Amino acid sequence: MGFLEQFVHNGRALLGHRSKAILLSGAACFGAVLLVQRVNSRREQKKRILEAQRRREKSFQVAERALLEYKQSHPMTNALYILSLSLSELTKQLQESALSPEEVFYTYLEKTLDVHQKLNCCTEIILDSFEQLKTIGSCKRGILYGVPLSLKENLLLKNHDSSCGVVKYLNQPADDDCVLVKVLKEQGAIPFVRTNFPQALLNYDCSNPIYGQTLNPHNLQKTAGGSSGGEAALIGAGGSVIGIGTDIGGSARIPASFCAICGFKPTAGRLSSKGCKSIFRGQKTVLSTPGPMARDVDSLALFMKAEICEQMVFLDPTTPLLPFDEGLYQSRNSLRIGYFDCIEQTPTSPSMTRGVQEVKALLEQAGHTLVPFTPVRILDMAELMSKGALADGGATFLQQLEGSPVDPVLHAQVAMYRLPICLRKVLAFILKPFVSFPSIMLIYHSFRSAAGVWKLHASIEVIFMRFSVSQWRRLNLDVVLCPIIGPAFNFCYCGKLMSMVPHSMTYNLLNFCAGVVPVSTVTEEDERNLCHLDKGGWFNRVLKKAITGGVGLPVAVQCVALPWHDELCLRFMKEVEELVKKARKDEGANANGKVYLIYDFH
Ligand SMILES: CCCCCC/C=C\CCCCCCCC(=O)NCCO
Repeated sequence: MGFLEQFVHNGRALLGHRSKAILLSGAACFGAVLLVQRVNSRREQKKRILEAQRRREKSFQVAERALLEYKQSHPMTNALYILSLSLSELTKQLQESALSPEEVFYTYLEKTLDVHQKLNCCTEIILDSFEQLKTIGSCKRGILYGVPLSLKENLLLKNHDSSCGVVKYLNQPADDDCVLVKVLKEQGAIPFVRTNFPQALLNYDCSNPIYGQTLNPHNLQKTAGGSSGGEAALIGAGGSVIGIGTDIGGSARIPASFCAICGFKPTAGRLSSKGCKSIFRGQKTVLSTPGPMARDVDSLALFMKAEICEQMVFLDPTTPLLPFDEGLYQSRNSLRIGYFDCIEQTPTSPSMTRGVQEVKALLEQAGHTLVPFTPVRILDMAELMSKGALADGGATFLQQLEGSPVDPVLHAQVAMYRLPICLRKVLAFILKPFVSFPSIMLIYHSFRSAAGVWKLHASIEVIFMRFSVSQWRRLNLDVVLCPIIGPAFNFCYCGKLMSMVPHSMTYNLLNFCAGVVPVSTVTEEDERNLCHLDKGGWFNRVLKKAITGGVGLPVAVQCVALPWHDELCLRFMKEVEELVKKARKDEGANANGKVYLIYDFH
């Protein structure tokens, strides 16, 4: 090798070693930077979570002090009486000055503090409510004058965060109240507490990394349900007389069923959704709506009446000028009622079926006509729900969770959305002939063209016509009676049983109105009948595990009416509530296996 060649060779070798060394040290630096960043971001997450938890604790401490002060000069001898009043009775007493807003407020505050200790259902006491209480005066303005009210945390409240359990949304206080809250304040209500939910709201359990798990008031080993689970637990345990949840797949109805209260999903659009935070913006295929939750149906109706007013239409011109039809709500003519007690291929517990059958019998005895109704082919429906609510295959959901620890209730869902798209496609293709539901949920739905979205909406129109016209109109039905998910699950099972969501989400997809009424409790026989779930596939076995040990838990039914027939739906719910109450009186509170209302607050 000549001198020149030798020189070039040595130079290359040297450069090679050098660049390797540079590359290696570069990679090490990059790795270290990433690690430091990760550690810092974890630290930052923890810090923000701790701050939020401290803010919550502080709001409780301030409230406790205010309560103590109040009690020193006011003996609160009316507490039990106040807590036993329904919303209509309470508003009447406040209007007639038989009760003062202060004694009602502090009575509910005391009960809420106590309930929260046991169930972990609240995210903060709204300290501004003390100011509102001072200024409410005696002008007795509004349908809900002096009524304390609870709100799910995702309803925007001026100067307060709506985190939805996602760390990056902490420390982002809202500029203004949501429309519903503005209207309620005008109607004299005093929002005093905010309630818990599952992280990112797309689940029907009730836990998040900031505020933890909410427990069921009827069994502390079970979830309160979700996503409006904090509301359901608080109301079910008597800490609030009326509250607002939101519902895109059953979130006001499922926790109502788990906690033995009434929950109503109005036709989307009837109440303003302006300022109700959701994790996806712009998803308009499966519609979310706020809805009231309370211990009885009259309270839900009164809430609707208070909200549906000129001011709501003024603040949110997308809502219709359609005043609440009190006459229709109060009417008592006999109804033609379609009914079904299960949906093919969708897990259904024995108590869900029994609840429907027993209410059907009561309705028949009361002179109504009951007609069997066959729900639309569920797999078509489930596919549309999944394509609509998760049109991006869960990508936005995962994006929103970035920078937050993921709550265990979401693990099953997140694992699915994290699977690489090609793997999901292959799995969906292989599984489809054998297990329909998992394959539906695996399908990657990202639309690459407007035509994809149009096709989906066209399919929903077809299903809507099949459901509402081909059957409902042909059978000349007024309303439909059907099951709602229940009884309350063990923790962390809701995310594994998305296959049950069609029981509630069908009415979001088709935008019918639907509400839930508690009618019974789980019996020993229901528990024995769980053995039937051993047959019928994997999801049935998971359901069995989720609900085993549920004797005594609430059982509810679902009442459905066509879009914009909210008053008719509520009137049907009221009828069910009254018949069940009467049956309970007639048969005695311990009529094992028979329909009876267990949690009678009056
Ligand atoms: C195989 C069945 C497919 C179902 C489609 C699943 C799609 C998304 C999951 C939805 C889970 C809904 C639970 C209730 C959530 C809710 O209503 N949240 C309220 C938000 O305001």
